[in-house]
Amino acid sequence: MKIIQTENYQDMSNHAANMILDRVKTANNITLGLATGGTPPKKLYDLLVKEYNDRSVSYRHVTSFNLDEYIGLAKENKNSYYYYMYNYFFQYIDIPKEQIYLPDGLHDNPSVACQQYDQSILKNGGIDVQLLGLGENGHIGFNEPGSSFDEKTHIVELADSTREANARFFDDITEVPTKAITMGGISTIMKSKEIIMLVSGENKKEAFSTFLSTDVTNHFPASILKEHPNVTIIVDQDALGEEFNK
Ligand SMILES: O=P(O)(O)OC[C@H]1O[C@](O)(CO)[C@@H](O)[C@@H]1O
Repeated sequence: MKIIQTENYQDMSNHAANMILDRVKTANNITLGLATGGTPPKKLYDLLVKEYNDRSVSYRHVTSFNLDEYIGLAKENKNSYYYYMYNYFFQYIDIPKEQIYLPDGLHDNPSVACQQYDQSILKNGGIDVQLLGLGENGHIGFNEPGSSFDEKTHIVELADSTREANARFFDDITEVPTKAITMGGISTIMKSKEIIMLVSGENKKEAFSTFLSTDVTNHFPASILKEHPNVTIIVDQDALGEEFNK
């Protein structure tokens, strides 16, 4: 596991963008696992779009799978991850529409949507580079504490703490969905060839310190990353606190 310390959110985003651009530019075909939330984007996606606008990268050979989606939010709802991804990223680049996958949170039968999502990931040969953010309670994707490490894409009941943390994006906490679909559980995420996890902000200090100190346990889902052979964690000074080394 490699840990890269950065000064701030901007530096962290630059670093992550450069890693992703390097992989995209050198591959003939590449499958990215993408994340939403406050940490990875929006700066990171801005940088990936900027590079496209500067004509130094094309995304025509990229296939993308998003980590998660709320159940019950319309695509045009600004809090759906579908809206988020199109609004910040997909609409500005040349990735073909048929190569974009997000879990279908509006499917009549969400369990079927989960199975179909796993089949699509399998058919694509898995994920090459998976981007992650670290949740305050240690979640990755929406794999909440207590989730089995063996689960595939599945429906989750969101933890109260996650709904509270994400309420900042909604007008009122009552509007935050109680359920979501999350990729992989952990098993799909762990099969990615490479994982990049971003950790930013003071509100992640405790989670990051727990991440460093804990043994692998499903009570802190991100801890499973310690068993992956190719993980880079990019953390900013606010999340690192006093342990930051200049
Ligand atoms: O960056 P945030 O908003 O704190 O969220 C951390 C992670 O939790 C999630 O929001 C859960 O979906 C991810 O999208 C994100 O990477």
